[in-house]
Amino acid sequence: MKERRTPTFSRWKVKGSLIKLVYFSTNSDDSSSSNDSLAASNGDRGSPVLEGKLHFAKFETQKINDCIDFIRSKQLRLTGSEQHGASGSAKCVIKATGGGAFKYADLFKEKLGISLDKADEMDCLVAGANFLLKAVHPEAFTYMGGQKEFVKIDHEDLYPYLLVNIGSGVSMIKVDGPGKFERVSGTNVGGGTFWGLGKLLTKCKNFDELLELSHQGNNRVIDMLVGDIYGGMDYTKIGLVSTAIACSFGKAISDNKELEDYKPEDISRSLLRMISNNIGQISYLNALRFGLKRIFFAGFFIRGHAYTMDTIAVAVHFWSKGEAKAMFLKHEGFLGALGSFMSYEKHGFEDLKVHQSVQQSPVGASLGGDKSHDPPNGDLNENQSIDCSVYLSQ
Ligand SMILES: Nc1ncnc2c1ncn2[C@@H]1O[C@H](COP(=O)(O)OP(=O)(O)OP(=O)(O)O)[C@@H](O)[C@H]1O
Ligand SMILES: CC(C)(CO)[C@@H](O)C(=O)NCCC(=O)O
Repeated sequence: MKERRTPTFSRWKVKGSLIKLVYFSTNSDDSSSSNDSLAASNGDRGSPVLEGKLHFAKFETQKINDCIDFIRSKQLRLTGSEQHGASGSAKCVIKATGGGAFKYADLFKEKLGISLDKADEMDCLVAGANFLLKAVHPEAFTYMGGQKEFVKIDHEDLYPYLLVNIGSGVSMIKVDGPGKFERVSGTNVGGGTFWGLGKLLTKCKNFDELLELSHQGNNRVIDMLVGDIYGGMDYTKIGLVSTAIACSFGKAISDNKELEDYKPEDISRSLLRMISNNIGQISYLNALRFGLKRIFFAGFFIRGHAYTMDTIAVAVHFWSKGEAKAMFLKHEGFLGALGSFMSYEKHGFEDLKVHQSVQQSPVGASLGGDKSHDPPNGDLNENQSIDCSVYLSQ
């Protein structure tokens, strides 16, 4: 089966982080066809429509050459809309957002002859989240006590919500409608902090190793618990059980140990707990500030990792006394890239309609998607494709 590709885009990030790529391919098995427009038929609205799949891939930014090879091998570029004459100037363009869209513009031009057309990062995050929440099911889920429960989103009752994107840093965005949002807060203690501090403290060479370590660790070895302070007792009057963390990394003060005396897995677990808990708490406070009941957490820090999601969900539940709900997204790390894709409208892309089944792509479809390192509980979402139709402007 030959895949032919039409509007594609990507999102580039700074060194040490990730490049996310979302692209559309038509899946006609008529291998004699060499023209994308052959895959187009007329939809209900009279617009030309391309049937195909959205694909997701990610690459570590330091392996940017793998990404370039991938784009070259798949011949990804803006094509379908050119066929429809919507934008004569859009010859070799990829939509891009985030810092990398600025940083790597010259490299893409030089290596691939492709221009990066920049889209605003916050616009893209919100457009991506709205798209996923409205069009893809199952997408959003709650995570409590090791149980993942998918949530059916009522389109009429989606807004307002708080979107918390946990990338290197964290952005908190109050979303009131399509294109209607405000970035109400953020924190510089985010996924990059976990990875950066973790790298220094454990000597881990890659993020997945650090995440994997946290599975086996015990945070109580380093964290000071309420019970450590109160002789094994709960502090009931202020609602703190003895096992609650009173002070992350607090035991290191009096343990009389060197860094080498702690197990890397315990350090990783304490660090993950500290950062996830902090993000959960700040998110809740912002939800409270604006009376928002739903908080959607996204970004590649999460990586579908059970312990991360559990910590965030418990923090939100604890601080809101069960009033607010933490929800997670299957395509957590691709919001910006998806939003970037939505911004193709200027190039003749009118709408994207998702068919309700989410399929597993053949292995190898996401070359460079570092599948082998995915944590045991993580969603391998870069290997999933979404069946959809792209409507093109007439
Ligand atoms: N394979 C990986 N390599 C590096 N970081 C990873 C990896 N997988 C997950 N992460 C985590 O994801 C974070 C980056 O997340 P994401 O790609 O969503 O952010 P971003 O949008 O690029 O962030 P920002 O815009 O703040 O730079 C890293 O800081 C790290 O915590
Ligand atoms: C700077 C961005 C938006 C880049 O993605 C992100 O890393 C972030 O939201 N950082 C947190 C910055 C702050 O609000 O303190």
